[in-house]
Amino acid sequence: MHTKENSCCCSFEDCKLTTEWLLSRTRHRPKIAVVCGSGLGLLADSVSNKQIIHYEDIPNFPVSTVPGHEGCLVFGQIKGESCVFMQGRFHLYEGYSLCKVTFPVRIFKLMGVETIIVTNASGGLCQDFKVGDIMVIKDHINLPGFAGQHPLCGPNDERFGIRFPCMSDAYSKDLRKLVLDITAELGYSNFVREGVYCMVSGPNFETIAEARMLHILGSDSVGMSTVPEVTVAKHCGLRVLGLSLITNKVSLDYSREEKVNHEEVLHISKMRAEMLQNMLMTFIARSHQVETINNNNCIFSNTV
Ligand SMILES: O=P(O)(O)O[C@@H]1C[C@H](O)[C@@H](CO)O1
Ligand SMILES: Nc1nc2[nH]cnc2c(=O)[nH]1
Repeated sequence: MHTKENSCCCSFEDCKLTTEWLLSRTRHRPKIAVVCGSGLGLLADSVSNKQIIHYEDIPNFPVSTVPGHEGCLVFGQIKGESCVFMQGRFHLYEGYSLCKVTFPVRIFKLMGVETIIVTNASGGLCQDFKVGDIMVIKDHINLPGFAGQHPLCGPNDERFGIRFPCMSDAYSKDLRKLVLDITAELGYSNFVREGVYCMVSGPNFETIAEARMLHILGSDSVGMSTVPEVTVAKHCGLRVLGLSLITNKVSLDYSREEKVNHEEVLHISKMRAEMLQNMLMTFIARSHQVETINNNNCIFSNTV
């Protein structure tokens, strides 16, 4: 039954208001959005004609509460392509509803964005992965979703997308191929992998028993974000590329003494940000090579 408790806290009208506000504040009309993961805000450094808008100034926008997430939108261009970077994302463990966590994705869609690149820091479960590897996400496991923590729960507004979206192709095959071609050209193939990302709610890192379970389930890496954003992006017909930086190896073994912490995650992210940035810049410059497939269920894109 539709009650106030389970209804979405970000209505189409809220999204429209925020979109109109942003469109009136910036001349940029981005086609590509990049969500920067923990410690990866540096990815926005190469943007030219930069315009920064702080989350706290944007109507209806949540604010960042996690170290390594700056809390602003950076509009500008990369190699002539109009982009917007989210320097700082929102997480379920911060206390935000998944509706709020994914609110920016719908704003990007309504602003005219066609492709979203979602980045994150994650722990490596696949035993072949090394710290500093970059995993191109080919699929995900929505663990909170299994327990009803899902951004599309509640009444469906058809103006965003259909009630029962398909998720078997959430991460565009063509975009994955393009980014893998680019990494080969850049000579990065020895630390770029493909794999399955699993989202847990956090904020604690995994117990060894949990890590073993996630590994058996087929997860190559584990983190606390991305899946809600990708789910909402796919729902409204955005093309998705997901990149996960392996900042630590998740222990599957009781004899291992290493202990993961957020500072280490931020340190590794900053160390690898430059290479991720090179990949992204080339990818953005060439993303138009991949045809825009309008698998778009959202009937109100570009109309705000
Ligand atoms: O925003 P992401 O998913 O990159 O952040 C990861 C998961 C936690 O928020 C944090 C743990 O260190 O990094
Ligand atoms: N859940 C989880 N999130 C992470 N983010 C970065 N590393 C990790 C990890 O090991 N586990």
